[in-house]
Amino acid sequence: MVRMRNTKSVNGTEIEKKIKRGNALRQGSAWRGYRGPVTLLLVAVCVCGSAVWQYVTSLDGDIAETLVSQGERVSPHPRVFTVQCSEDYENHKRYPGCTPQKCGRAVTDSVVTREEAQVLRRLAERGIALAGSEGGASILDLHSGALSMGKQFVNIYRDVRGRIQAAIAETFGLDSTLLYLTKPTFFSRINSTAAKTQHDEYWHPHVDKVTYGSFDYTSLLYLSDYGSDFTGGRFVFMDQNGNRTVEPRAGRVSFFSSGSENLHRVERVTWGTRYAITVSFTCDPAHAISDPTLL
Ligand SMILES: O=C(O)CCC(=O)C(=O)O
Ligand SMILES: [Fe+2]
Repeated sequence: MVRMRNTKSVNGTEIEKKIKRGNALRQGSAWRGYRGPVTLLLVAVCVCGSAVWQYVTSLDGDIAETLVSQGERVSPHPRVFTVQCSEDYENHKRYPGCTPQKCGRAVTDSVVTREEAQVLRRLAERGIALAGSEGGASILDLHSGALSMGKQFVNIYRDVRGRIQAAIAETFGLDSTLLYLTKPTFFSRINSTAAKTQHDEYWHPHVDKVTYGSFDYTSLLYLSDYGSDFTGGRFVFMDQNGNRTVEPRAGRVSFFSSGSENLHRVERVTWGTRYAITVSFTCDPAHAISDPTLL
């Protein structure tokens, strides 16, 4: 009985071994059968993953259309892009001959020369060196009253702002004398230094009329060149059907109606330093300011 049991258990062990070996072989051949599809699946996952990653990392560069590139010169007439006015202006008192009835954006390279832009840029460099912030964005308010920019600046500035005002009036069909300079009107310097305070976060989408209240027309005079003085830092109109950019160029003036038809942002500067002047206009005489005076 004892021997019988032993024989049986020896046989049993061998059978178990055979079954195990058989299972292992089956599993092996089953894996070999799956190897192709699994590899394909892995490749597909990798390809999708990298496509998603590329999309996520390109979110700040999701540019749909370049309205004006740095390399071209828009002259003699501004390049005008008309957009439908938003309802923002209905919540404000209307000023006939000034309040936007035609809205849009325009770019011109023939209102300010590159030489004038260079002079203004040197003044901006000097002024901001004295008063700039440590974060990525510094502004120098031209109406703070605390600043002595000198006679040269006051003369160029008055001249340049008069020409910008005339270009805005002509493009939007306004009476130029009904447009007033308003605040803030400022020099800006942007570099790739990490933001230290919320004020350094210049890249957020915004509507100038909402952010600054009195603005009806915004103009930007660029004092440096996209691509050679800095990278990143393009101006982006964020339209419902896509983004449209303006690439800064020294002496380039970009102007637009300030309501939510012109939601915009500035791309983060990734290298170099970008200088610009924001010159803003209102239709409301109560918000008018005078040109900076010589202190
Ligand atoms: O510097 C720019 O291109 C735009 C600045 C801006 O959006 C602003 O001053 O409100
Ligand atoms: Fe703005």
